[in-house]
Amino acid sequence: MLLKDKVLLVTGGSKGIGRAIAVQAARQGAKVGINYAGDESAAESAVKEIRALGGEAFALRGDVADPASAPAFVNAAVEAYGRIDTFVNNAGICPFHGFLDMPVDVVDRTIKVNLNGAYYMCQAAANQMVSQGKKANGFAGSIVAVSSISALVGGEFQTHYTPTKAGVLSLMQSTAIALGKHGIRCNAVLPGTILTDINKDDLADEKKRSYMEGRIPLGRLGQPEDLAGPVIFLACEEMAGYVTGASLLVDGGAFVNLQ
Ligand SMILES: NC(=O)C1=CN([C@@H]2O[C@H](COP(=O)(O)OP(=O)(O)OC[C@H]3O[C@@H](n4cnc5c(N)ncnc54)[C@H](O)[C@@H]3O)[C@@H](O)[C@H]2O)C=CC1
Ligand SMILES: C[C@H](O)[C@@H]1OC(=O)[C@H](O)[C@@H]1O
Repeated sequence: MLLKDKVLLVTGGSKGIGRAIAVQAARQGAKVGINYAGDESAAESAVKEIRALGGEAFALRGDVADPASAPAFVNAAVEAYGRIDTFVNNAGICPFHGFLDMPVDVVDRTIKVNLNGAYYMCQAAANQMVSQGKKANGFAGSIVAVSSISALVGGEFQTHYTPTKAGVLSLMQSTAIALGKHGIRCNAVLPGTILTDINKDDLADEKKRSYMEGRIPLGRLGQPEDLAGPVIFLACEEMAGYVTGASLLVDGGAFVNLQ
């Protein structure tokens, strides 16, 4: 088990990629805390799934765009488990919309959730890790952010979204520098197109879906579980102890497929 007796928190952990990370972390021996936005039954079912595996989990509701949600989530974990070892910043939204008539509230909300939320959450987690201090092996914890292939390339209907994903990647690079001396590693995963609720409507268009599939050398769109292994690897100090400020594309090869 790669995360035996470690504590892992994940934002937006009730479904999609966050849930797959939470469940795999529990399989790897971690105690898990899940932040979720509003769907209580999805959060309860994630906690139930982890407990059925013999793991420990709790879920706490909180809008990541609200700065108060971050210390509340971290404090709940410390109360439940005494410490945190890995913080996974995953929560995000992508309301597809054209550029020229993009409503101001959609831009603002996307930035607040995806980028500001990541900042508040990672800062609260880092402060907790710093206060815990370094263990005998020199590590105090790790942060993994779910950025995107969209940090590197654009999307016609994602002009408000792709800058937030570039921002999250940049946040991991800068926090890797700021937190290295405290024994905290910060890395990003960059998923390609993964089948979740975030793109269900967009990919309901068969033409778009088969175009996206056709771009992928491995021949299929991603599943949430495809992200779990890479995140656990980056979280694991025995496996990735010298990895910080790094980004890992998890896209079936889509990014490199020019022609
Ligand atoms: N599905 C994909 O193709 C890709 C997704 N991503 C990123 O992966 C992350 C997870 O998305 P998916 O699992 O795909 O979508 P999803 O829609 O299944 O999950 C998003 C999660 O974020 C939570 N969330 C949304 N707004 C929130 C808020 N204000 N406060 C707290 N939680 C909130 C949702 O409740 C949900 O649990 C996002 O950051 C997304 O940008 C990145 C690249 C590709
Ligand atoms: C939601 C999209 O399908 C998804 O989001 C990303 O970050 C990827 O680039 C995909 O476009």
